[in-house]
Amino acid sequence: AVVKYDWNVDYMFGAPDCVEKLILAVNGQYPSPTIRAVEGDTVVVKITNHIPTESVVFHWHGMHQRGTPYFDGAAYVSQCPINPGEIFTYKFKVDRAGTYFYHGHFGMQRSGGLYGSLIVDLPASKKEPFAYDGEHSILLNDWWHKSIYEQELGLNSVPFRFVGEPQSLLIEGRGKYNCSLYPATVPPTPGCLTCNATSPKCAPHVIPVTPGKTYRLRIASVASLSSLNFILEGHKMTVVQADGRYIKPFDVYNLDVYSGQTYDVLFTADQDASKNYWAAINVRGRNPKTPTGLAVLQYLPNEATLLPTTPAPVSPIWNDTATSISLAKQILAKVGYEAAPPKKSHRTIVILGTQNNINGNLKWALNNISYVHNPTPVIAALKYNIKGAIDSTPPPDYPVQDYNIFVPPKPSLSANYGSPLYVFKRGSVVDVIVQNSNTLTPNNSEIHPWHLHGHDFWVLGYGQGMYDSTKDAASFNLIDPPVRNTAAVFPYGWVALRFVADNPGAWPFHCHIEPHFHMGMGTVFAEGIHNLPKLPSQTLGCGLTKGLHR
Ligand SMILES: O=C1O[C@H]([C@@H](O)CO)C(O)=C1O
Repeated sequence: AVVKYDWNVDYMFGAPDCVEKLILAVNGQYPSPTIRAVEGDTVVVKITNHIPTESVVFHWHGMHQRGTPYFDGAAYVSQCPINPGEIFTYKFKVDRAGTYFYHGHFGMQRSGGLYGSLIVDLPASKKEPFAYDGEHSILLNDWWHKSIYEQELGLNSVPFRFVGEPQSLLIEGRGKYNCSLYPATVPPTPGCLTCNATSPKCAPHVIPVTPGKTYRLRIASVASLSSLNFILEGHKMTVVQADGRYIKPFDVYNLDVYSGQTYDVLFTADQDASKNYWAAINVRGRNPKTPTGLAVLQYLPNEATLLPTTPAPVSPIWNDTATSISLAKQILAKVGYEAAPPKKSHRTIVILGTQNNINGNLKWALNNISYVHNPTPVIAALKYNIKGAIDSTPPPDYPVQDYNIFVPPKPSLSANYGSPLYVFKRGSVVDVIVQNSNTLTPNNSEIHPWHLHGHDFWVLGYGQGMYDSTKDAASFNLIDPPVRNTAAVFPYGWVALRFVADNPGAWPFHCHIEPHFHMGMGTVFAEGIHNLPKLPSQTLGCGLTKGLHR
């Protein structure tokens, strides 16, 4: 079937956490409307850009866009941004059932509130290998009161001004600034979260459940910066899917969700039915300055306004990386549902991510190149062989020799700006090792969730320290590695990913932390471009594609 949406995009006034600011919205809704379709359907989204002074694009995170790479929605990689006043129609197949989301992918528009759920159901002829009575979407985000313009300008300024830690954490676009500013160990201030009557717009999100029933939560993180830990107070959760792919089920009481990832979990409403409970998120991986984000798990027929009297749930301490790593290693593919990876790869690239000072600007770089967009979309530059449109020097497959990841980068190894493009042989098997390092601050290394467009990859393993090709490859899990589109690299560690370059197009591979990608922490992979048909004219018109769109 064909599922059609007609969207008007503009800013609106909103108060997701009870503090008013400008939010990017679709049809006056925040979060943007949910897309729901059946596996194999074609989704058509007609976008009209009503933002007076800003272009826009939409990325359908987790959709593979086979045959339609120009509708992947990455500004200046797969298309020209949609100018104010313009109409653009995305048309793509939803190829796999599961929990996904979409978001703006131009500047920092995701941080500005431009995101929504994308749920793909199984056709009636297929059955999930698990049962449940109902389901709820749980979109997680962190939230700033400064506009994305102010945030972007700060990141590009000398001296550098970081966006800082978020003011609030949001569940389904709802949070509570100040009202939830109480220590996690004491009950909420009386009156907190009860301003429903006076300001219904900032009431907490409510998850209604019938006692005794089992629910599927479709958890997704679009967080700008934070690694989040999700808790359903007093309830065990069974994790059954990650990024829309089946995993070997395992039980948890709290779950780390990195930006760009989704998890499907099952839980049974089997606690004392006279009470309601907290659904909560806390920051992990960064020293948190933001209070717990809270929603209400409502046991029907209790009122939604019956607030738990218990303190906000507490997550493992932010710098307990060992717990995060052991959770990540527990995530394995469900055998019989996901194919094992090819036994060997044709090419391995090792991408060292570093924080650098380039002429006073604080940036992130990959193998010493900090990504900057060219005004000509990469896909068009390759397809039409447009001279001078992109950087034709291949980026290095390996970091510089003997790089010490345990100390800040030496000033003598200063990075440069560029637009690296890795071109793979169509159909080849590629290993990407993402290597983490010390930032410019001594004794500091941060988590980065890496997301690949157009493909899922096998997560072959995680390691600590500098990746050593002579021995670490022997430790790869080639039996049941999970298949996903986003995987975290932990502080001072590496993560090994394998994928098949079988989807003609140009695909960003980047850190899903919004300020980090903005600061250059990304690159582009491409394969089989010459196999593509003519690019749709609506995707062209900018940079050196002027005239090509006629
Ligand atoms: O990109 C970042 O910059 C700051 C800090 O490293 C410099 O201010 C931070 O915490 C980031 O994640």
